[in-house]
Amino acid sequence: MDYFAIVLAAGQGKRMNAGENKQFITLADKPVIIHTLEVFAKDEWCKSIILVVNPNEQQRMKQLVNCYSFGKEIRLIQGGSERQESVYKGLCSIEDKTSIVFIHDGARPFVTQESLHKLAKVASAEKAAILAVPVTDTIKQRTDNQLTTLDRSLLWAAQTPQAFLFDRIYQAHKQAEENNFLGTDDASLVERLGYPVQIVRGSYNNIKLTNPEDLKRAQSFFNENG
Ligand SMILES: Nc1ccn([C@@H]2O[C@H](COP(=O)(O)OP(=O)(O)OP(=O)(O)O)[C@@H](O)[C@H]2O)c(=O)n1
Ligand SMILES: C[C@](O)(CO)[C@H](O)COP(=O)(O)O
Repeated sequence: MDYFAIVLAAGQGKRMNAGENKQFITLADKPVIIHTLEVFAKDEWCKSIILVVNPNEQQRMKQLVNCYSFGKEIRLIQGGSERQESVYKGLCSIEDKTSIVFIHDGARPFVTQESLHKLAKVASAEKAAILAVPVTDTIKQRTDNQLTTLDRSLLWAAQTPQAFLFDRIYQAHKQAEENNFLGTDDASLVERLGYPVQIVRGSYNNIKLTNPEDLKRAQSFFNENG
């Protein structure tokens, strides 16, 4: 069930409004990105990690990563201006074209090893799988002045990691780039080619640190779980 992990850290964290890339924010004594890398470093199924960084922060990130001992290769590569471009660059840097690839937001430090293993098993069997949780809010769709309510029983909130057979996700990204299609996650690029993507139920704790309010939630999660 071995896999490669692409961990994305090349964003700017604009919505977090912290004055710097949110990956460097310290929570429970460590920067966010270190918490995230540690989850993958501890997973024996993860062969190596590709950390995608902002070109302007490459030196800072390298120094930070070198302060910790992960016991696993962490290769830094430069990302692009959009998340999707960063993922594509990560994929292009992988030489082993036969493996399963996990794509994960560096800003999701609470993913668990149990979820990684559930995902790896399904992705190995089905070629494409994502973590997701059932939507608990009522979701409204507004077009012009018309409001409609979506059938919540059909809705899932997609998370990361998202895991794919290398060929499948590489083809999906290549075609998206050629067609100028920009998706908000990687599975959507596979879906648009007509391939199935399986859902593996994740945890509501696997939040993405996006807005300042998320930091308070993250801090209390660390306080409660040590
Ligand atoms: N060009 C980009 C944009 C995003 N990401 C990464 O993709 C993940 C999810 O993106 P998001 O939460 O949107 O992060 P940011 O782009 O940093 O945030 P914002 O949109 O608020 O600027 C983050 O780990 C982020 O570092 C990336 O690697 N390259
Ligand atoms: C990939 C993702 O985390 C799945 O929920 C999400 O779509 C990323 O969106 P963002 O706007 O780049 O944060």
